[in-house]
Amino acid sequence: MALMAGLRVPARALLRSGCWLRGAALAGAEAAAGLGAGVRRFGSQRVLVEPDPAAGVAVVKLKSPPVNSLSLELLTELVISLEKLDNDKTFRGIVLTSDLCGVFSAGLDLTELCGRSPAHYAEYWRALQELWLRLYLSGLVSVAAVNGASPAGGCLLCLSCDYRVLADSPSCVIGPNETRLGIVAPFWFKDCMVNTVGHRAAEQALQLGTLFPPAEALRVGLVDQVVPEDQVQSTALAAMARWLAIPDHARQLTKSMMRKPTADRLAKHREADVQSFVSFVSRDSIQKALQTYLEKLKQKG
Ligand SMILES: CCCCCC/C=C/CC(=O)SCCNC(=O)CCNC(=O)[C@H](O)C(C)(C)COP(=O)(O)OP(=O)(O)OC[C@H]1O[C@@H](n2cnc3c(N)ncnc32)[C@H](O)[C@@H]1OP(=O)(O)O
Repeated sequence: MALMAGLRVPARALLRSGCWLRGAALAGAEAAAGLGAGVRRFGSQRVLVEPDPAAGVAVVKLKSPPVNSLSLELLTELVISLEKLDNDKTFRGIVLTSDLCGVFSAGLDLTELCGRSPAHYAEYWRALQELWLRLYLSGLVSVAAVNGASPAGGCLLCLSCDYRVLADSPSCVIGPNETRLGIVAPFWFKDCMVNTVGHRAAEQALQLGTLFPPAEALRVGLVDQVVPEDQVQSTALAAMARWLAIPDHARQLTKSMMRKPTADRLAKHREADVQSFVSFVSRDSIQKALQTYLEKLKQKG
């Protein structure tokens, strides 16, 4: 314990990225899912891709310790991996999950939003828009295997997928908590919430900054299944098989019909959205709110 306290960040990072205690169980789950021997993993420093060409499925794992916060680097690497998979006819579906224990994604990396230049904020927001548009409109079936906490931008990632499986653990909260930080979710995040849970539930959750525990997330329709932690990936793969039973062209056209009007609201006004974000995040009051929140997080740790 003392050693771990002395090496706080690296030890936590190792515990999370290595998932020491669960390594054997996960290896078993991978083998059961056909992702074991002979599979060549690829990806990048922060995004691990485990392909199963025979099934036409790739498991995409976020691995940016300590909490998979969406840094510019992680956003960029994820876009590149998704683009690669989208353009490779071998693949028909992806399972998006976390390689860390206990956290799916902590949402936007708050260090990208504090004390930076307007040019940096603009670059960061363009990268976030790019990721959302790519994932939301992807022709691939996308299943989120949500094996940890998923606040704010983490929730947006999940909502951009076609289907969501959440681990049944009290720490696996999910939802749009932006207002609790004193900030406002972008309209396209709001649209995703409305499309998933309906207007009234979205309005309440967005205004109150609700982080739903698993049973509540299921009740409100934010996720589609809640299962024991060790069954999240296998359940996601089983759901994937159901979606892949549908002919791609019909499913893809239907997905586009359902999602394109929402995506177009951003796609047609991307630069205005960037400028609106830059001017909002640059305000003194917003900078102070974000700094205070970050400091609280660090003190807690
Ligand atoms: C301003 C313009 C507004 C428009 C944009 C609006 C859209 C916003 C969407 C967002 O995503 S805002 C971000 C919201 N995210 C959160 O509120 C999550 C905050 N984090 C947590 O609640 C917890 O960290 C966790 C994810 C539940 C994990 O808890 P755990 O106890 O396992 O870890 P911690 O000890 O809390 O954190 C470890 C380490 O990581 C740092 N950290 C956590 N979250 C973030 C983050 N989002 N960005 C940057 N850094 C983060 C935390 O400070 C710790 O750092 P340390 O140096 O090791 O102490």
